[in-house]
Amino acid sequence: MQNLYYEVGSLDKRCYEKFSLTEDLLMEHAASNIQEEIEKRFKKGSSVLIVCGSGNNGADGIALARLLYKKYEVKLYIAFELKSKMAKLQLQRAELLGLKTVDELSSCDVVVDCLFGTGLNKDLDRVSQELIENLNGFDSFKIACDIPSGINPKGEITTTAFFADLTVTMGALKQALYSDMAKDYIGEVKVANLGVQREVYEIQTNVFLLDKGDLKLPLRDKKDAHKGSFGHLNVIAGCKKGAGVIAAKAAFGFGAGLVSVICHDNIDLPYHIMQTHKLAQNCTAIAIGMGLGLYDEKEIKEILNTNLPMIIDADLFHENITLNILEKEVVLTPHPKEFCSLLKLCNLADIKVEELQRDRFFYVKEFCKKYPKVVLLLKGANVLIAQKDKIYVNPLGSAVLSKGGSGDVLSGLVGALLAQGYSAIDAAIHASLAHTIAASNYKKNNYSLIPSDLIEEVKKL
Ligand SMILES: NC(=O)C1=CN([C@@H]2O[C@H](COP(=O)(O)OP(=O)(O)OC[C@H]3O[C@@H](n4cnc5c(N)ncnc54)[C@H](OP(=O)(O)O)[C@@H]3O)[C@@H](O)[C@H]2O)[C@@H](O)CC1
Ligand SMILES: Nc1ncnc2c1ncn2[C@@H]1O[C@H](COP(=O)(O)OP(=O)(O)O)[C@@H](O)[C@H]1O
Ligand SMILES: [K+]
Repeated sequence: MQNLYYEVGSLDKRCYEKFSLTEDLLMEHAASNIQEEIEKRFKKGSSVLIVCGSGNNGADGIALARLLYKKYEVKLYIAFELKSKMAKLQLQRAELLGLKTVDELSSCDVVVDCLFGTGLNKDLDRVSQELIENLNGFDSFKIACDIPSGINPKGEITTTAFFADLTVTMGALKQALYSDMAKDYIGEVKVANLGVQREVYEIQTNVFLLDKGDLKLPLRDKKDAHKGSFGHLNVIAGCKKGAGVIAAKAAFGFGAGLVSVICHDNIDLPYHIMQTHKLAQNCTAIAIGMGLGLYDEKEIKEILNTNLPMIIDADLFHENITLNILEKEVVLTPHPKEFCSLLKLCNLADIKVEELQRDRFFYVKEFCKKYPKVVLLLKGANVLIAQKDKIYVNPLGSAVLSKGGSGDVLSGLVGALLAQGYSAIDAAIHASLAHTIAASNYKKNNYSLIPSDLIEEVKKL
């Protein structure tokens, strides 16, 4: 797990004040980290186009040009009049070496985007947009300095952004790199140390980036065990029964000792999954909402009123009945459209999906402020899992999962872990990790996954 920050300006400032480091020194490290990445990948003499803006992101680029000068064919392009003191100083230094700037963009092996970094404070004007689009058209290896230009601190892309193969981000990971919109633009992400190790540079945060190593599988360590030791998940199946059946199968494959589907019509279930009409006496967790459709309010109210661990999904995010349980430690797994509906039900916001996607972190925080016990898992290209003031980002998913039924598998996985005694937050985190890692292990082409393939991959983790 790694720390994420909305802004790192205060961390830079802390370095100056606490460790007596200077802006110049930090910048030298920033540039030399990009130099290292270029030297690892490209041989002497390769051509490197460095495109610089007017602030310190541009200054990083000019310092990089100096570091590469003579070993590489450096083409330093200054796009705008330099404004920052450091950028002017870096240019003076470069010029003293005899380094000349270029007036035109021309083909090259590497493009380094140093137009805008964390200082992007307004929408891109037409000139910047065209410049970025022009660079995106280059058939070169593309490196973004700090953050691809065009992504603002919220992670929003209002017009266009630089399409990086590699982002070398300075000091610490920025939250903006993990918005859904940014996912297609960041490429591989590396963090540059700015003169001190990350442990020293970073301070306490409430936002974290999950990685594969964080996954805690429900492995059976205890020998003296029986099926009852691993819980009994009850899945409520509604109109679209298939959703409940997929969730039940996923839960069984992820370790729940017993799984029952509650459904009033007869359904076709594998022999190891039971069908009942009411909650089992020994039920240890409930999964409800997937494919629910029309329902008997009294029956659903009764189920929601139990104090069992619960995962709530899909149709219930459109129903007022759900408001009654938001004071409890339940797991909610909405996709963006469902979350917009929930925000409206809770009187928190009346927004469209596009607005939510522009600022997912903000709306998740607002919801968790109002309902601190709830564990919210907001689906998307990067899944946000939050409770109280903490947010965990799972970036491991991919469009392999963009299929009906993927969410039902996830509900089943969360339910399985709840049934086996994981806390609500742990169930959401580890189910989400298992879900996305399983999808990434799927070997066939990336359009063909069906829920049963995903469940098979979960079994192999
Ligand atoms: N602090 C440190 O110790 C270290 C900092 N480091 C580096 O500094 C970077 C941050 O530098 P920064 O704060 O100077 O901002 P930056 O991203 O260069 O952009 C600001 C400039 O762009 C302009 N501008 C903004 N939006 C615009 C738009 N839409 N269209 C057009 N123009 C626009 C804006 O103009 P203005 O607002 O003044 O009109 C201003 O001139 C950071 O990402 C990292 O790379 C590293 O070296 C490590 C050490
Ligand atoms: N492009 C993507 N990148 C990463 N994960 C994705 C992507 N598209 C979908 N997913 C994941 O797939 C699941 C889809 O859930 P959902 O939309 O509720 O599907 P359904 O209700 O049909 O089962 C979510 O976990 C979501 O995060
Ligand atoms: K940049």
